[in-house]
Amino acid sequence: MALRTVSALKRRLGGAGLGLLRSGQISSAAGRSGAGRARAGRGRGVAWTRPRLGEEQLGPTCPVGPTWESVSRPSSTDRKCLGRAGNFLPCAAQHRLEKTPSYIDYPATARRSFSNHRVIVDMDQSLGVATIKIKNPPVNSLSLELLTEFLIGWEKLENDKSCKGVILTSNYPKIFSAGLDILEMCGKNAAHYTEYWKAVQELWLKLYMSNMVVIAAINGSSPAGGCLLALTSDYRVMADNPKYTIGLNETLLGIVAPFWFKDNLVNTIGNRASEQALQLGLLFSPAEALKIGLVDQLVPEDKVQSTALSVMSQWLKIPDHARQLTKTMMRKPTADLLLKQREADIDNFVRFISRDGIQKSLHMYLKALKERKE
Ligand SMILES: CC/C=C\CCC/C=C/C(=O)SCCNC(=O)CCNC(=O)[C@H](O)C(C)(C)COP(=O)(O)OP(=O)(O)OC[C@H]1O[C@@H](n2cnc3c(N)ncnc32)[C@H](O)[C@@H]1OP(=O)(O)O
Repeated sequence: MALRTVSALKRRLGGAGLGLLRSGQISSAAGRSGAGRARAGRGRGVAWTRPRLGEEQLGPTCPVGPTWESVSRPSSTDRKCLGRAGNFLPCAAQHRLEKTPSYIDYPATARRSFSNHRVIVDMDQSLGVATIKIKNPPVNSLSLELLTEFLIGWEKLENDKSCKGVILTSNYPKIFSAGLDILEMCGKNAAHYTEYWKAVQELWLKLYMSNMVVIAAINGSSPAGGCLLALTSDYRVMADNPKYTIGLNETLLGIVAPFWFKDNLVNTIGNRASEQALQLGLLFSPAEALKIGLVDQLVPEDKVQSTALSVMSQWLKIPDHARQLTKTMMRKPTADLLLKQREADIDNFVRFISRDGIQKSLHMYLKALKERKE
């Protein structure tokens, strides 16, 4: 089945995926504070996922603003919040960044989370920041199921105007992501490869061109597609553990990183370093990755998430519209190259991956991975 959009991806998940979205699988605390209200409030004109114009800066935790239940039209007090939010930060985040006076208490229920099988999303309403944790055991390979669930979660965040930034991380310290799932590219038919590649393209385009601030909290190894995932972000914080590696190592599998993987890498570390890294399939230690600019900061393992959060708060201080336009200016030419030849890129992938020689290489690589353990 050909997949064109995220809605098509959702349809692919059928009952399960849409059920997840409808019921949200909201944690009980979050349900109390967020989505539960949204559902209950819909009849009264209270929107959760798509606040109406003028309401979007008001979150349920705004210490001087209204709650979601009370908002139908902004009051004059509310308007003060809207006025202050000239930089498009959610009101509560704005207050916090302006050194909140100590007498203001934030409710403990300022978070809401949802999860499906392979992705956990934890949204801190007071900051306007979501954390996405990938949990696809054993190695967070980017299977079709994971990509589909990730895209659905991502779309939810994109539609939530209060979400200004996303931190990408792994639920399993030691492995950020093992990259594309080799089993999705082995022994399947052309229709499957087509479907898979569309999902990979879609994920890259969505993340690379997101208006939200995206920060990768790389808490483990990140080869190939895992590295690409990290490369879509605006800033990369990596755990300073010499056992971890990161890089586009496709040639080691006997395959070739597509041009848009290459472009994303070149935009990050430059042409010469990319040429070597891609041809040799280099996997860099954190220290090497920092040196060539593949990652932006190394921190001890237990500081990866908190550092990502503090970097996020710095990025969110920049007026959002200016930052977004700048990001688009920097990235659109690269994304457009894929958008212009999406179908050709799919055909190329399907033809390439279906070749006997390539299938053999992938099988041998998988076998070597297994034998390494024995
Ligand atoms: C024209 C364009 C054409 C093609 C473009 C395609 C672009 C491709 C991009 C990719 O991302 S390809 C994938 C590249 N990934 C890798 O090379 C990573 C391989 N994995 C590892 O190096 C390690 O597994 C690890 C991630 C460092 C983790 O090591 P650890 O020792 O913790 O785990 P172990 O190796 O024992 O693996 C456990 C289990 O998982 C299987 N596995 C690992 N990686 C993948 C994967 N990417 N896809 C599917 N399965 C994977 C591994 O075989 C083990 O399985 P087993 O338990 O059944 O033995």
